[in-house]
Amino acid sequence: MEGCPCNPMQRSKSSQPKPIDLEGPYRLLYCSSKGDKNGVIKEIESGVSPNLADYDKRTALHLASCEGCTEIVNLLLVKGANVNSVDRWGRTPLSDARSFEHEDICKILEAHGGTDPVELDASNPCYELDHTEVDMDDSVLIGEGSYGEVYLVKWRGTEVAAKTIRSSIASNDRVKNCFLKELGLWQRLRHPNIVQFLGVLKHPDRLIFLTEYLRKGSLYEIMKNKGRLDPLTAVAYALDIARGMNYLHQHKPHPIVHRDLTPRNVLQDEAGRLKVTDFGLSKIAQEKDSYGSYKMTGGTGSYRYMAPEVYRRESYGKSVDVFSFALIVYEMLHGGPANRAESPEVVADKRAYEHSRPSLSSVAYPEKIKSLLRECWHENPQLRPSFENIIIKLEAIQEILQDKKFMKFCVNRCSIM
Ligand SMILES: Nc1ncnc2c1ncn2[C@@H]1O[C@H](COP(=O)(O)OP(=O)(O)OP(=O)(O)O)[C@@H](O)[C@H]1O
Repeated sequence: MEGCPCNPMQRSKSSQPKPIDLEGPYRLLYCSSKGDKNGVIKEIESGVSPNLADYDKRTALHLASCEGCTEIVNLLLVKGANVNSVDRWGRTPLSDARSFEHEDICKILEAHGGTDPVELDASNPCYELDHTEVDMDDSVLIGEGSYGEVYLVKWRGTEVAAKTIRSSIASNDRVKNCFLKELGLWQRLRHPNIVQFLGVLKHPDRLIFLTEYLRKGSLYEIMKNKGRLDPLTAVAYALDIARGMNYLHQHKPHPIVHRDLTPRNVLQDEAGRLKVTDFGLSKIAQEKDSYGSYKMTGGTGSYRYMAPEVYRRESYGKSVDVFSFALIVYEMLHGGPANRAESPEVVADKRAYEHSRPSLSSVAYPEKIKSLLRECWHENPQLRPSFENIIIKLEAIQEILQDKKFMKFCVNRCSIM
């Protein structure tokens, strides 16, 4: 595990974001999350908007709903807070109040017209499996990540992956509930390039969930064993990832942003197809900052793939995944991560503050791929292409590469005959 990303309270370079000023307008968010009624009144009376939001678009009403501060919720609504403000993850204050099971706050928000677009409520329980159907004693350890260990187990006669959530996460009821809600969202997803979620085994003191088992392991392991991939294979893999990501980004009613797309979160099935996993979970295992908002931890190498705006703690959207995607494609074509001699955090810092990007000159592959990579890691997130667009471009590149391979085959055959 690597350390925490930049802490805005500690940064000093002039080019870096200003420290969050606890005496400034953001104090409203702080007071709301702490249930400090006098503080909230003082801030609003001094002219701070009740709809002020942080870099994740979380408002005072989100934070008070999350923390169960009923009095503050009432106060903010009286002062004109928007009951249906939507944060970066498409969540309203009601989504938060439901996640943390603050029934009284749910009722207040609903009475004020609050809706829950994410629909993470009781009508969408996480699919619960009977834990006696899985024999954990016969399990084989296949890996370990930031949330816990992963085992190969048999469930109803089929080999599946059982992901255990460490007790430091699962023993906290609120975090556990939040985890279950996120799994509830994953449970509804179906796509050939998305790892299939199967259900949750609930023990009183443990949290384990099952997904399909992908025998060939992660793209990280594949690249470690094979080194540089030939362009045709790299493009086929890139298309698999892009198709899975496009499905997540086009999810209705709200896009699902992965936020932690790395080679470790891409797995390969027996047929050689790549599938994306662990989306949406990244924010749960992250630390909460002093405002009750989540911050990225950069665990197991994520800094190497982190978009500059995430590292700088600015507001961000779907295109952070496009940035990470470009670095994965680069790694497949170059046989290793860019700037591998430097620590992941230093690499992320240079990308964020010195606009550093990997050099594309050393390895020969089609110029069209190089220009696609440059577009995908563009400094301006708005100018990065969508995955829909990336798929179209990759399909065209794939066709050219296949034609070339066919031509080479024909030439070789002619010279033999
Ligand atoms: N469904 C699966 N099928 C086969 N192997 C898996 C599966 N899920 C995870 N693994 C293996 O277990 C390892 C750990 O997975 P896990 O998702 O817990 O962590 P990670 O993705 O490596 O790191 P992080 O949790 O920080 O993102 C993976 O690298 C992979 O080798």
